[in-house]
Amino acid sequence: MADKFRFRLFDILKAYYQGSLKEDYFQDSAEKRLYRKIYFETFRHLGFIEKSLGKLYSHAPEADARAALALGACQILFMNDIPEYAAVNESVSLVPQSKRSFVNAVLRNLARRKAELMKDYNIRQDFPEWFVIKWEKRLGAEVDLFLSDLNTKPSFYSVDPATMNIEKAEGEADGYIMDLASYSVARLAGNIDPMSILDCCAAPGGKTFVLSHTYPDSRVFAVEKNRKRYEQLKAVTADYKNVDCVCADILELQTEAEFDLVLLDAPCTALGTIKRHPEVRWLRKNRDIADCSRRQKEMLEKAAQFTGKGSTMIYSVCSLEQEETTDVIEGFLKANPEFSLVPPVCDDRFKHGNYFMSLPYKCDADGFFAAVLKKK
Ligand SMILES: C[S@@+](CC[C@H](N)C(=O)[O-])C[C@H]1O[C@@H](n2cnc3c(N)ncnc32)[C@H](O)[C@@H]1O
Repeated sequence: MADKFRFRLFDILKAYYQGSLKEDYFQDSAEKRLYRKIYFETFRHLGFIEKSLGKLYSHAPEADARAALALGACQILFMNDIPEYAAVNESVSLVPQSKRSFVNAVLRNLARRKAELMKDYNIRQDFPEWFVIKWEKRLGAEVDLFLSDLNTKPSFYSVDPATMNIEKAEGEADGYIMDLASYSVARLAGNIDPMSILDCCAAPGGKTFVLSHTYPDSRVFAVEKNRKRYEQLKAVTADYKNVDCVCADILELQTEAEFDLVLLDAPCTALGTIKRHPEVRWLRKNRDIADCSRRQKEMLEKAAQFTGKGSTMIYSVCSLEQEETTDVIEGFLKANPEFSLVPPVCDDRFKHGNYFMSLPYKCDADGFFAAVLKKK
């Protein structure tokens, strides 16, 4: 048994119940595959798992027992290829001696009552209530399709750096692996000929890669605030001849320079990446959306200062929440009449009026929003 991964998974769940989990996930590899699968399935179904376990005890136990119960319950309820006794024994072995009989009893009871409990299963229970309510308002009856898709495997795409063609990556692929929407966002300005490009929030460098190869005659300035992520960005772009990396806070950047193309891929709730990061739905609260929205508005004002006359600015986020998307752009356009919205250059399936929007269940891509703004 790969103890290292078992305990790592247990620690992640424990941190979640202790309220200290930021973002974490298992990178794919043959070695870790089973644990990565348990990780995904647990966070996908945590709402239902919690509800089912809640029927079997009177008081929620401490974080360690809760984590062990959630991992065991996920395997019993949703992973039929794992024998129930193995799921129970593994969870029991994760907790201290004093809690073993409790974990054992609850999981055995859950296994006995599986059929009865599963009768209540509904995709909506796999998501926080506020998220379901918001999306039902937007999509009506299609909300179930949207939610079901979010609980399926994300797609990977491969970009050929020589041609910049992108195609779905099945199994091993040679090119640069990235998401289709993320790739498309960096190309929304279309066939322009920029001499200088500013990539305001660049790490880990996916869109820097696309900008640098789509516009090989331009100079790309890739800015990243976080030192660790900046180092990652530098490593990723080391071979790109036209990229300069800068470790700085874009909000504090003092320069008279104006750029022909500015990309602000702003920090956001990342709620559009739930397929890749199933835990995100449980980590975000409604108030996080408002906090992100405020910061995005401030960053967009700043990015606009670096946009030259007649130049283009792209605003993007990997979220589809109204507060982080259309609200930000509408407010910005009202305050900055020298900017106007122009149609994005992209596949028709991504077009929502003059906005770019990739709904995962319709586009086979992460949920991204973008707007292309032109300065008079
Ligand atoms: C959505 S990620 C960018 C993803 C990147 N564009 C890509 O395609 O790979 C946002 C990044 O912005 C960085 N960031 C956040 N606030 C910043 C600021 N004020 N100035 C510069 N970078 C910032 C974060 O550390 C994070 O790496």
